[in-house]
Amino acid sequence: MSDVLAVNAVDLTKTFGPLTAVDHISLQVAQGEVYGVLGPNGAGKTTLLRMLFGLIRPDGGTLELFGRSWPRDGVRALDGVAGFIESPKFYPGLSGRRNLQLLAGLDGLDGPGAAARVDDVLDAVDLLGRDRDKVRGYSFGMRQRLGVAAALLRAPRLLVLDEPANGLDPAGIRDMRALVKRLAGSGLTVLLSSHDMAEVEQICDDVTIMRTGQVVYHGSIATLREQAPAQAHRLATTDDERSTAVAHRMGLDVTGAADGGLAVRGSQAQVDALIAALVTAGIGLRGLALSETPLEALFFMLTESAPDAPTADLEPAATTGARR
Ligand SMILES: Nc1ncnc2c1ncn2[C@@H]1O[C@H](COP(=O)(O)OP(=O)(O)OP(=O)(O)O)[C@@H](O)[C@H]1O
Repeated sequence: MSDVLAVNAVDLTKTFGPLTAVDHISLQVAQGEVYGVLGPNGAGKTTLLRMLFGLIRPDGGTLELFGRSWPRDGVRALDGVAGFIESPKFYPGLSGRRNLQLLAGLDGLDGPGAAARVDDVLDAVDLLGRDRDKVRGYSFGMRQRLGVAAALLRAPRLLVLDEPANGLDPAGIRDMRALVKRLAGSGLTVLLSSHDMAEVEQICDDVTIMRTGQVVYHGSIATLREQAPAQAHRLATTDDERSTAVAHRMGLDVTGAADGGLAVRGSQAQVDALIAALVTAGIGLRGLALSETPLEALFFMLTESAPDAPTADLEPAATTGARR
């Protein structure tokens, strides 16, 4: 595989009036990588992806896709790049297959070659069997998968997906995750945005975490995991005051949970020991649930601190994604 980066964005900046939606963001995605752009609502993810597709012009910085850039190569900069921004749109009164045939026609594909290509992409997203149904009858997850199929029609080398799991139910999220993993396994480079750390951690190699237009972390999921705090459990007991005292004596970090009960932060072994101690002390346990994985806790730390506060003390943003 070539060493040319699939995406090489340097210092990209975009302002809307007084608002800097994307503030000097640099992002490198190697070919074959699955890369996540993560951030809460309004972080600037969609704006970043829009610039990548040439839908809006950056006010500063440079952007290359497979070594090609907008000013220099015009629309050829998008050769080998496909995907969707926000939700894909289709004619609801036409079948999924017919929608894809029309899109293939717009790309100049026709005849048996086009029919075979439509079959292939429907198969890739598990929609064969429902392909002759009208899109209006599709679930949201099926529409998202049809959006991926539409992107695959162009046989891209880079697939860009803006919040592909947004609004999906758990089964839809599982299917979308499996689809992205399958596509990545076939060698496709994937750049996706999300506001869900759990989604990104399961499918991405590297991640850029954004908050209000700026990068707060840039590097591998593995490194992020090493720096994450202990997981949090929500605990409901018959006597929270005594439980807190027991937990403090054991050196555990305990606070009142926002929605009632106690939030306990510690390793699984520490939490197990706490439960045993509570039972020994005659305190009844009414509920125990994992409320935050370590990476989710870190994501909230990074993205929810006050705007002027320094970001968490993590490694400075590395600028090169690992190649697989
Ligand atoms: N065309 C526009 N005109 C003015 N402001 C805009 C425009 N597009 C985006 N913004 C603002 O830029 C900021 C970043 O928006 P953006 O949609 O990129 O965030 P996001 O991370 O994708 O969030 P979400 O998950 O909510 O879509 C927001 O404050 C948004 O209101």
